[in-house]
Amino acid sequence: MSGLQAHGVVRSYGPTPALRGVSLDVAEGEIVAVTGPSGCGKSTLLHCLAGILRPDVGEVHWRGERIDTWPEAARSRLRRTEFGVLFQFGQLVPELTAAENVALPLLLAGTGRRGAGRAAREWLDRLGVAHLADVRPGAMSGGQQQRCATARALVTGPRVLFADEPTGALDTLGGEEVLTRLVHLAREQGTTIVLVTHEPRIAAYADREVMLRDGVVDPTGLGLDEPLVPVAGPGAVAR
Ligand SMILES: Nc1ncnc2c1ncn2[C@@H]1O[C@H](COP(=O)(O)OP(=O)(O)OP(=O)(O)O)[C@@H](O)[C@H]1O
Repeated sequence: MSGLQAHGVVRSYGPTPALRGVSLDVAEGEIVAVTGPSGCGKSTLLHCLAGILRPDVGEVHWRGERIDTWPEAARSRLRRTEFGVLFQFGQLVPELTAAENVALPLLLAGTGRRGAGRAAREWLDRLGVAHLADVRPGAMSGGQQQRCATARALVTGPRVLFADEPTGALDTLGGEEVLTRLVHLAREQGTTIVLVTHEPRIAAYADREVMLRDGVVDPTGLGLDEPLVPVAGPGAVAR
């Protein structure tokens, strides 16, 4: 089966269990929100799916290939090509302008300087911040920085975007503006999104919500507010 899957993923930090057997299928082009109370394992699941962390037990598959056993170099290459990541604080390089920040992943992937610069400006334009191309992050608002970070996450045309509380540092209006553009662009390009959030308003942008509780998929889906689609029984594949 294509898409992204976790099978029985278990992950601890020393004695602290974070995931206690999570299975999840994400279809290509789908936008899935992973929700649940603080500490329930959302970020750990996202990191395992993105190949940043390795599960202690269980498997992660992308397009039919098991990726959790790949060496770090191969998983990191996957994150530079088919996967993109976007965090709460955009983590732009402060010394670089917006255009330079957005061009960076392309330059690292071997694109020529001129082509990378052109693509960076196009993506800044799509995110509504073309006018900030020559500005450094320190002179931008949080929302502007997050738009630039979103452009940087999408410029390589990732098949999957992993977003961890991408609007968590923004006010409601700013957050929704960034998210509306992100979801629109993802749909346009058929990009899959795995979106970690604890805010029901943000989760409502997804096609489906998967709720975690204490390191497992909450079978009731009632951990927070009403879920969009309740998930199946314990240990079942959340789909
Ligand atoms: N680097 C770490 N070292 C030790 N324990 C950790 C580490 N990262 C996470 N944990 C623990 O693992 C559990 C799951 O954490 P995780 O960050 O995945 O949850 P979360 O649902 O994303 O939380 P939040 O919504 O607060 O960001 C928590 O008990 C947390 O304290």
